[in-house]
Amino acid sequence: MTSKTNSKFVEISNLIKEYPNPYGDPFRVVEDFNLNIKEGEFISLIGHSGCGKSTVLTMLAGLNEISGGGIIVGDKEIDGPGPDRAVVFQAPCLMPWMTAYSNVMLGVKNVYPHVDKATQRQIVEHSLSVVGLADSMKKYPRELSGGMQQRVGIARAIALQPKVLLLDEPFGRLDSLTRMELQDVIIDILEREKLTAMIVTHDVDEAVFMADRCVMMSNGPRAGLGEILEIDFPRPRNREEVFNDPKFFTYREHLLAFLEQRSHIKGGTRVFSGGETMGFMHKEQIQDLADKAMGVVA
Ligand SMILES: Nc1ncnc2c1ncn2[C@@H]1O[C@H](COP(=O)(O)OP(=O)(O)OP(=O)(O)O)[C@@H](O)[C@H]1O
Repeated sequence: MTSKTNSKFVEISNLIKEYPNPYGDPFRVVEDFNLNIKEGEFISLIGHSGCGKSTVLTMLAGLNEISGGGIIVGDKEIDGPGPDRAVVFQAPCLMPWMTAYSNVMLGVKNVYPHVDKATQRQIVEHSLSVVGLADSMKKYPRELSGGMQQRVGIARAIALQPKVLLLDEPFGRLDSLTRMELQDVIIDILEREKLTAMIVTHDVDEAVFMADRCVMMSNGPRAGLGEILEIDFPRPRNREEVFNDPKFFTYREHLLAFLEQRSHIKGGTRVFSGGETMGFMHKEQIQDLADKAMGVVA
């Protein structure tokens, strides 16, 4: 990052989210959430389950309507999804009848229809190579492991050449070895492409290892910004060095203490119970919206 870096590339101001409760009345989940993100910065967002992390992320993605306050990305107030922001969810939702190459091309064609075919091809091949799938472009999802499928999902996101990469528990379904590999893939991409990023994660080690700042959300309902922890490890980051650095344990303890302290605070964090069900909209429905925005479903 240079000194010319925009220190308010993303400005989240007094953000509010209200979902309708079963009686149709507004139920305030997020209230007055404020955060500025520097250009090229990597933020991890942590907090108790149901506090509103995905809600904040999907509002930033433009996939979830904002009830109050606003979000500016690169001087422009967002009012919906756009190619400047790409999202990677826990499950990549690939078209089973299409190869890895075609899955990535689908989004590229939709977002950059006027770009010539050779350039489109170059973008797709580059994106798949960056995630380590240069030799598997012709494979179908059924021929790919879960980790490889998620690599396609990441390639699909970066092929859109976004300015902001949003990651909603992207490694939640993967084994720890694959998780580590993909953390490194993402870190490499962000450094190479100079992207700004936010990851929602439950994994405290991941939050510390990947981010420049860990943003802790208070408990819901009416969740807001709890605390911010600056992570002072140089980049490029070396996994072994970071995990052996005494500072790593201090950061980790800090986050765990925050979460532990909040776990004693009374007050429901879920509007409705029921696994992945979120009131009137399921996480899958939000992902469906994201896929539509990226042109990966009809
Ligand atoms: N579409 C919706 N309609 C109604 N309530 C919703 C909707 N989406 C989320 N909620 C509620 O808003 C709150 C925040 O949900 P959200 O998924 O953002 O939390 P989270 O912190 O990401 O949770 P987790 O860590 O468990 O994924 C929860 O109480 C959830 O039930």
